[in-house]
Amino acid sequence: MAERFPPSPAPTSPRNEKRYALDTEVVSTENNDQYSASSAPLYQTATFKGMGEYDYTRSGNPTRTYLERHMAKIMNASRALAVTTGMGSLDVITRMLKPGDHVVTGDDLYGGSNRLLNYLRTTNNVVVHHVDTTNVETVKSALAEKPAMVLLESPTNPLIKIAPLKEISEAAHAANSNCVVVVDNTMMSPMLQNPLDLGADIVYESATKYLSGHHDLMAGIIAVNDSKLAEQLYFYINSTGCGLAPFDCWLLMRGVKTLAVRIEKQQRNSQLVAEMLESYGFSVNYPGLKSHPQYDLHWSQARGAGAVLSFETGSVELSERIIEQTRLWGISVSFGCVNSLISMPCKMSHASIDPETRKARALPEDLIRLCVGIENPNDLLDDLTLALMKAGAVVYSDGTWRRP
Ligand SMILES: Cc1ncc(COP(=O)(O)O)c(C=O)c1O
Ligand SMILES: N[C@@H](CCSC[C@H](N)C(=O)O)C(=O)O
Repeated sequence: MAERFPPSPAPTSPRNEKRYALDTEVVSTENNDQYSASSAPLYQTATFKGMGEYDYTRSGNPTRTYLERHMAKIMNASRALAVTTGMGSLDVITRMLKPGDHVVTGDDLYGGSNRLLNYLRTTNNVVVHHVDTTNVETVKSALAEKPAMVLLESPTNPLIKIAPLKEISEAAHAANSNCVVVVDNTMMSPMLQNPLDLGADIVYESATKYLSGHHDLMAGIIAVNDSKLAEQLYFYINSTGCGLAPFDCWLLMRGVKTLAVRIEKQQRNSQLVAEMLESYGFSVNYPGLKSHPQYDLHWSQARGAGAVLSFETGSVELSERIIEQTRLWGISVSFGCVNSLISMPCKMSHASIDPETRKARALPEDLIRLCVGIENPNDLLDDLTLALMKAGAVVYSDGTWRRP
């Protein structure tokens, strides 16, 4: 297990130097390229000659190290590791589990994560408890099993429920000092939330989403502060060969530099969309709305509401008609892209959760999820209103739009 970390020839701003605001840090990178290239070079190579710092790209590559150092900096971590996808991150992390181990996780979480946990439950004898992570008492009851791992999303995908990250992390460590608290921070990105600062041991993100921002690559980033954990995770990555390829590292490095401006615009647009839908009479799940049941909790641990929201329409057929009528809102899975997307989780991102389980977990079949991009807000609002009207979900009367 005592693997040597591939060293970096190109350290970015070390943690002990002056820290700037995050929107400055995200664009500030340094490298010691021999020609002082402004953009760090792409080492598109599988092998390295001689007995130097790097030998083989599966084990380490300067472009990957450069990205990992930058990500560690913006995720408030001492070590970040770049892998092929967000699911690749969870795969690496759950390799720590042994048969008989207990995992406590949410009753609302990304369908792919649910699928992987289900696989571990049925093939590796891992015991998985899906509980309402908004309720600390419910989580504490499950912690009586002394879980080896707690896996949290906040906000959850797609119901946008909020988990008290600090309180759960403390309770999990009190129940089992070896418990590894893992937070999937994909919905927030490091711009809006830093779970390591709230007591989590491991944070990961699907970099396919906000970190890259353009839906042109797949990647996952894992971040930790504990060097032993880092070593263990690096061991799995090198052993299984899921480190991110150099070109994708390079692309992700380019994408992440605009994270702050993208998120700012996406959030501003999201707030307008959420307020508009609420004014039409829909019940909207978005922590930027005062009506969100955990509004205060969310703002106590995050710096923004994010750009994903969901709402119900009352019927699956109506939801289908709505999504088919939009022009600007692309019907697509995923989120975090500069373009606005619309989807029905039960038929798309969460279709791998069987209908009985979806029902038991109160995941509404008619739920529509909106992932808001950086377009002009008036165009987004108009397009959505037109689609709602054409689908028969809203009518215009007495100078206002409302549900019929
Ligand atoms: C919250 C969340 N975590 C993880 C993932 C997995 O990421 P990837 O698609 O990059 O494997 C997704 C979506 O795919 C997601 O929505
Ligand atoms: N067919 C895919 C679905 C990917 S969903 C992507 C994203 N996390 C989202 O929430 O939209 C699969 O089976 O994994």
